Amino acid sequence: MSTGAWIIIAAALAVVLVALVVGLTLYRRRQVSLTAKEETRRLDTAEAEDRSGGYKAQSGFSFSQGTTAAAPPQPVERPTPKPAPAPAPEPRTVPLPEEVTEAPPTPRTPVAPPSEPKPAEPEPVEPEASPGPPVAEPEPAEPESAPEVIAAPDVIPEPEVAPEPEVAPETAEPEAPVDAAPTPVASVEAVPAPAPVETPAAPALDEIEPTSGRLVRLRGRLARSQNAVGKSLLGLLGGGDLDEDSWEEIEDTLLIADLGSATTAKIVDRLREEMAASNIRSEADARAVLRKVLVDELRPDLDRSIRALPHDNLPSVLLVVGVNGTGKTTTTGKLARVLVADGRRVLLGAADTFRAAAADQLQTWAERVGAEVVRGKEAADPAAVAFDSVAKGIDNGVDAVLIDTAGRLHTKTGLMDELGKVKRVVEKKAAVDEVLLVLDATIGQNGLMQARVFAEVVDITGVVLTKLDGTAKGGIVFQVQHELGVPVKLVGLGEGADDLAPFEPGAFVDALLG
Ligand SMILES: Nc1nc2c(ncn2[C@@H]2O[C@H](COP(=O)(O)OP(=O)(O)OP(=O)(O)O)[C@@H](O)[C@H]2O)c(=O)[nH]1
Repeated sequence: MSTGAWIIIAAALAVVLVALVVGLTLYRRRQVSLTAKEETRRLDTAEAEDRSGGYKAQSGFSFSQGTTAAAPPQPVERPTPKPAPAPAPEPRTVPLPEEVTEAPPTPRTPVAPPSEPKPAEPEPVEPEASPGPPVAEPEPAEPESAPEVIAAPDVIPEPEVAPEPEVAPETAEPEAPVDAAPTPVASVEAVPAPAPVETPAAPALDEIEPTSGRLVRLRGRLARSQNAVGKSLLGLLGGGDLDEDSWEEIEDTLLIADLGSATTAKIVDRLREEMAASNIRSEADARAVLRKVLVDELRPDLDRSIRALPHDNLPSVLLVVGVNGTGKTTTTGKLARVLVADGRRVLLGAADTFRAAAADQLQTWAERVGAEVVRGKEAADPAAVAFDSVAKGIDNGVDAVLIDTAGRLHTKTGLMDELGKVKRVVEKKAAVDEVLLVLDATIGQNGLMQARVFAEVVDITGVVLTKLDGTAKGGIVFQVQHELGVPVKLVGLGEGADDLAPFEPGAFVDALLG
């Protein structure tokens, strides 16, 4: 063969070889890209579903998921989260009474953001026309295009016959507390269920201070206010031999600091034991013993995480309860800030319908923080607003619904009626994960009395002790925990938007001892 022929053959072989290499590379690339896509998709799904159980916020706030045991029977499908709320559409009245008795049987489909109000559209049902027993009536078909905003009527009649045993015995639960409550509560007959105002969050958001470092600053503030107690105790304990007078003085100091007689007696007993067993040579030794005893008494083992993470495809639901003026609304707003700062979507429910200003205050918080808000008309049924808040939270796919309740402590019966109903009605939609009792630290023993009443009415899962910056005492923490058996989870240390801190026994005792 000639040289030319060899060259042609070699060139042809080279072309075939190149084609093979290119083909193989392309094939591999296609394989790789397919795998990569699958992985990405898996990550996306995991992110969407998990929403981080056991997540610990960098701020020192620890959030967790509520238990699944109390999950509602018919969970509602979570639609894809929507961005910030759109302009308020005209609220449409939906026959909520039936919705309350039965959880919605069919998953809702996400609705396009309301663009235009529909003025002339015929409403499916007028709720005021059906105040009678809704029990046997099948749930009316939900409007084809369900509105994003469900109007909460002023009154939700309690179901007379319901599948849950706890609701069943209640026949015709009165809408108003039986006692003569100073503030009127709407009744089914009296109020023709006007629609509440549902207000979207304003676009201008408040700058949320980074949460890291907050504790240090707040700890300093707490330390300043608590110094007196610590100084006095350490002065006595570190002063050498302790006679009976000294022990009495220690007892008095603890009592004055609001620790209460039972806790004080327990602490003094333990201090006596520990001091006798230890070789105390200096004030530092005495401080170490005192610290240990006080921290132990605060039960550092208790779970202080806030159950504010979504679970079972539903938002977490937190009820904030307490007597008016203790700082419920402020605490709700502050907590929302922390959650939003940690990337959570939050909806605030203004179920304190007895003072328009309270709802205004909550709305302002929502606007500053970038949370959604649902509020009812003044004197609307708090349970209706609470229900509607959770319903909207589910529809909008938020992570947490925080409900600010009214806390008129006029009588225990009234309170029981109101809070019990709020909880029951909310649980038609989603389990209540956390009931936070807000107590004002400056009122000492009165706070404890309030705590007792609330604990009898509703299962408290955590305590928020506000205004610790305004007292030189703070010993109420010991009493409340001792009495209720539930942990203090948060403390309010000022009126500022970021003056909320997780409660830590060690840090608290350090602050107490100065
Ligand atoms: N110093 C101090 N003030 C606080 C703290 N928490 C709340 N406050 C103030 O206490 C006052 C009452 O707080 P609110 O949040 O309105 O109390 P509330 O329990 O919701 O009361 P109502 O709105 O009447 O239902 C407000 O002036 C708050 O700024 C705190 O930790 N420290």
